[in-house]
Amino acid sequence: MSDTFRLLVKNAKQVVMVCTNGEKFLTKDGMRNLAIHENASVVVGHNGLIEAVGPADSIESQFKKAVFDQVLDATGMCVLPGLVDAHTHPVWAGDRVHEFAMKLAGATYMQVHEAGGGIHFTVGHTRATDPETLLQSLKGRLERMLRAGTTLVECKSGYGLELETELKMLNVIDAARKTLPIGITSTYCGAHAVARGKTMEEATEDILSVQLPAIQKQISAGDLQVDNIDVFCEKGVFDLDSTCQILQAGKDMGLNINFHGDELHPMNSAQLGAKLGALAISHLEEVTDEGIAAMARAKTCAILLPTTAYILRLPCPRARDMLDAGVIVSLGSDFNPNAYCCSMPIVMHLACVTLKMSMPEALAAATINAAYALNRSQSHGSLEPGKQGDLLIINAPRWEHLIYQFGSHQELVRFVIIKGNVVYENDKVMDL
Ligand SMILES: N=CN[C@@H](CCC(=O)O)C(=O)O
Ligand SMILES: [Zn+2]
Repeated sequence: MSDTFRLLVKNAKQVVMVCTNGEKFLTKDGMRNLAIHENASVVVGHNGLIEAVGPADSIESQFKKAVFDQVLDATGMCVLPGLVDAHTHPVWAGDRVHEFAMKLAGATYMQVHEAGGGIHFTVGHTRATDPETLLQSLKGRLERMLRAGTTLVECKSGYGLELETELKMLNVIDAARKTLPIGITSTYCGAHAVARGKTMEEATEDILSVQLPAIQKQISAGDLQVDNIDVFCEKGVFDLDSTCQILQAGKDMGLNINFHGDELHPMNSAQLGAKLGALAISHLEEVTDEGIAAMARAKTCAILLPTTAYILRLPCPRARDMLDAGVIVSLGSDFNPNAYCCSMPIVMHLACVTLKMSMPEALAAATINAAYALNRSQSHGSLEPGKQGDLLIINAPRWEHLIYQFGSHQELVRFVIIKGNVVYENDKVMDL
């Protein structure tokens, strides 16, 4: 064993490992009984991977002769895995604060969309904005997420709806991935809406015969990384048949299927996703019992987005029914111009209060299960030796304060660490 290491975090009041046996996801009791060490330490090696986690005294004797680049004394504080945000739309121009006012006054999401607002408003502004401007705003948003404890985030395209802008967005995401410490997984969402002037059939054909082949070409040339494919499967957007064709074409290219389903109407998206071997389906406010059973059987992860139901005053997704049926449940912020939330601690709080999840269930959903939804649970989502050293240190004597202190992550988060490097340090934490 090498005698030099990148980081020692010592004497934490609690270290929440989440799980300890290389589980790729947690369900049922596994989500309720998280692995937690009291008075513990964590060591990260120069390769950025976790070397050891355990009781502070045994880590101290095991690493007595070791030299660390950095030592953080976490006395009185708690260590958690970096949070994973499984669903965001962070590349766009033109905010929609005016639409928030319309929705508060009673307009529904689809009324705004059909009147040419919503996604169409953002498409107009995003098409007209140059890549550098989009990249700068994306960086600012990802930094806000990082300061709230997110260390791995899914980022979608989908405000182009034609080849040029979809590629611009995917390349902007790729540029952020190469330059920022936060982990990024990239999703092609060219089927986020039917572009103005096109029918659904024409939009589907454009995706299948123009957009996907061009994206494939850039991927094959090594010029672009794309990990997932997404479709907004919804009444008045893409129907089940178009969704199926697009997702299957993406899967044939090697992309993971991870799509929007059963949000505003029951579409049988869950059954379709299970049949296609989807890794994850988001929203699911209108999922049926059959859909829940199909997802549990297929190990298709549910990405629940409590901010959306909250902002749009929708019925909440049936988290308890999904959890009881053994569905792998994860969480995402759904950051987008409709749901402007960068904070997974707020998302976990909403999941507990509005979706009736327990705090351990919410944390499992925002760590190991969100990593599963992004096909990254072999390296992310828990503090186990051999996984990436992504951690969050909060100034509180129990980890649950991160959820309980609603909207207080700015005062609670002391350090955010990625691959054993401190990427955010907050010296303004307060004892509350
Ligand atoms: N439902 C579709 N897509 C987004 C909203 C995007 C937007 O309104 O710009 C969502 O996940 O909530
Ligand atoms: Zn979305």
